[in-house]
Amino acid sequence: MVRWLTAGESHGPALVATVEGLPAGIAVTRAEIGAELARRRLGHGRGARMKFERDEIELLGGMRHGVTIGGPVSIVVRNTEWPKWDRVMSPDPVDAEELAGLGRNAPLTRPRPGHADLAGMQKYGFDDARPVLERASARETAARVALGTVAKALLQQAYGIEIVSHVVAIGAAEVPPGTPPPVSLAAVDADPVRCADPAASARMIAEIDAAHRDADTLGGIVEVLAYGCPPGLGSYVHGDRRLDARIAAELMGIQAIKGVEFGDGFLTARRRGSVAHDEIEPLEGPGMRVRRSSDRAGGVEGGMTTGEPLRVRAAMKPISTLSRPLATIDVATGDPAVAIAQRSDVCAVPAAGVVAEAMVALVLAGSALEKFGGDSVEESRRNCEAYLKSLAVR
Ligand SMILES: Cc1cc2nc3c(=O)[nH]c(=O)nc-3n(C[C@H](O)[C@H](O)[C@H](O)COP(=O)(O)O)c2cc1C
Ligand SMILES: C=C(O[C@@H]1CC(C(=O)O)=C[C@@H](OP(=O)(O)O)[C@H]1O)C(=O)O
Repeated sequence: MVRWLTAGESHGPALVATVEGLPAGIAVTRAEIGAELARRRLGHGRGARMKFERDEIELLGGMRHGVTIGGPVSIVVRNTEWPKWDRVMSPDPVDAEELAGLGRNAPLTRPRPGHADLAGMQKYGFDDARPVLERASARETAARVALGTVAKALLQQAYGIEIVSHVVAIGAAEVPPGTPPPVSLAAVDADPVRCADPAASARMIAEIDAAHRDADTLGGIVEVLAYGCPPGLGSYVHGDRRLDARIAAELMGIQAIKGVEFGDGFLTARRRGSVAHDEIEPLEGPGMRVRRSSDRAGGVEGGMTTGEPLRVRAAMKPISTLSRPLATIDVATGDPAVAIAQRSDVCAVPAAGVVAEAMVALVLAGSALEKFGGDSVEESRRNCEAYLKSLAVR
């Protein structure tokens, strides 16, 4: 069983992430984790913080000489902005007088509609939104991307699975329906909004610039593809073992993701059955070697991979911190007010795609290890190979 946990606050000293249940022998370096974290910081529409802050990575456990050794892998992502926040976010008590003298410690009492502020203050009993937004912040996704890097390395090295994400919509600008998805990250990552279609990318950039000029924000849709999945990851035998259920839960767990669909998802709901499914055609040779004549299901049937590319979309709502703030109340007085407005992203959809890749990778790593077992990459790879061979002769 693969499980993971993160800790840390947006302006705290560091994020820390641990993943447990991975085999020995996954080759992954600090530089590779750093490169994935750098991808998450990019994207036209990201706020100023992404430019001046750096992610400093330390590998604390579970690795030796560039490979995993079977124990929990623990990664620290230090926040280089910490010295500016060491009083405001100090885990140790701080003198009240000293705190009162710090501008940035003023209580945040005007919760933002759309953020975790208000319900978080009500739930945890805070009069200040600071402790809520610090943990609710998507800064935490840096920790998940760090773990996702290790999961991706396992998927590549043991099973030949490659994960690609791309942006398919930002606001009203979208990739035309029917455009074939990208097969590698190279073209996607070079684009300022991580969109594989140059004309749609230009429209997305224009949307972001217009929203920025209007002191507004934007959401959008990302698609994640996993190429090379063997058939049979996940299971139909119980709801919580269905691969689509697990992936949907992890994607919905990303800050601001409000919808998930597999394959053609909601569009398929409007089709007749005769044009809703992916018909099965034989491939040359004996056994259960097949291909599909279409890709509507997104590579998952009955909660299991079919062997076709896995394709899932996640819808992100617009960022809730607007520099033209929305109506709220001041919880200190109960009076009408405008929400706190701090420097923020205008659009973080390209970054959300990188986070979504990490979550899909972690779920697939867990499902592949459930199917193939193995305490080393080599053992798991062999088991997967033997299973694929057995399909060809059945
Ligand atoms: C990569 C990424 C960056 C984000 N950046 C911001 C931001 O700069 N400002 C903001 O208000 N929300 C941002 N969010 C969204 C909030 O974290 C999210 O809306 C908030 O935690 C409330 O959760 P909910 O939207 O799921 O209800 C970002 C989300 C992601 C995935
Ligand atoms: C720091 C990151 O994203 C942050 C996510 C975020 C939010 O509310 O989710 C709000 C912003 O931070 P701040 O509270 O400083 O304005 C973003 O910059 C990051 O992605 O690394």
